[in-house]
Amino acid sequence: MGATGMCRAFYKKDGLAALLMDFQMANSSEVLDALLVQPTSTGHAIAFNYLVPNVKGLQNFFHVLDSASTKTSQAPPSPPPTPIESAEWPASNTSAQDPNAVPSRASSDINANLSKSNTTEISVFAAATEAFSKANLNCSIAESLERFRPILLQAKERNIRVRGYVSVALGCPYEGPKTDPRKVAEITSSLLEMGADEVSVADTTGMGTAPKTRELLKALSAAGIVNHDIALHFHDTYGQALVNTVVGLEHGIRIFDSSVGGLGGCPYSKGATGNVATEDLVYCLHSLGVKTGIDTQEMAKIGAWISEELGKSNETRAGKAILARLRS
Ligand SMILES: CC(C)(COP(=O)([O-])OP(=O)([O-])OC[C@H]1O[C@@H](n2cnc3c(N)ncnc32)[C@H](O)[C@@H]1OP(=O)([O-])[O-])[C@@H](O)C(=O)NCCC(=O)NCCSC(=O)C[C@@](C)(O)CC(=O)[O-]
Repeated sequence: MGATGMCRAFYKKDGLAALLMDFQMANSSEVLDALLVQPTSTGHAIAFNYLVPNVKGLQNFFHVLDSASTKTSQAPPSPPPTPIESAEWPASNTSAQDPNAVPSRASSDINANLSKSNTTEISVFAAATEAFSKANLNCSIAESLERFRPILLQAKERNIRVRGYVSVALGCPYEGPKTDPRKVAEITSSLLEMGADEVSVADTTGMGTAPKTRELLKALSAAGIVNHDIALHFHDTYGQALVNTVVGLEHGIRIFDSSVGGLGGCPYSKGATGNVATEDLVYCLHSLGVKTGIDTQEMAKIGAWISEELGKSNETRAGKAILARLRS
């Protein structure tokens, strides 16, 4: 996940997905402009998240917002979001054996959930080690937090939601696997005190294990950080993302980052794979009885499709297994 826009939602096979191919070519401003000027109706509100490393990035962001609103105010009114016409939801006879079969729902119920409006948010991202902060932001941790202060102030003045990240929270490619949980808690608290709406604590390198995740979460709670201010962002480089997710769930965390097909990764964390695949995360959550409202079969199809379009390998286990069953 470079400085391009990052959408925290899964895509349907329509206009927005076509834009995704441009992610490889377009820069953040072009992607955001297209998302604002040609909003994709998916039936659910989507939060589009724009990474902002400094004030210049914020100015670029505001410039796109302001020019897009000029374009749309001059454009003819866009048609209302297309309701999902009697979507063929899987039969209601959800098999007890398959916790991932999605029960059928009356289409009126689905249409009632049509997105009111998408939202655009920004993200600032600090690191829990000096070496990664230097690599990723070309400054110290303290300097990065000072850089974020005016960004949060200006974003709040315009009622823009801000997500903070703390990278390398469970292991650093430069300083090794023992990131200090108290340092993570200190930076998380600073971002929240500056006004961040939530902080995603990121295992950028995937070095996190269940015991380390448990220790980190205890340190965050001991620092007075409440669970609903936290998201967890697990890369699956060592295959530990799902077990770490369960540790987070048991601790009371309810926001987890993922990427369809396991796409993504961080250019400054060599060898880091993408985030845990959304298909695997959702399959795991459903197996624990969590209701996500996500149709795992559709999810699996989208993951396979976008991985192929981007020429990336599809990194999801559950998604590939679901597709194999559908094709058998
Ligand atoms: C922050 C800088 C720019 C500092 O980089 P720097 O070299 O110290 O910046 P500078 O102020 O010296 O400027 C250098 C040049 O960049 C330009 N510049 C300066 N700022 C911007 C901007 N915002 N947009 C466009 N251009 C910019 C600036 O105008 C100048 O251009 P020149 O005068 O040489 O022609 C650089 O370190 C940077 O771009 N860092 C971000 C890299 C990145 O995208 N990393 C991945 C983010 S995702 C991530 O971290 C993972 C996470 C958080 O998602 C979760 C996880 O951890 O898993």
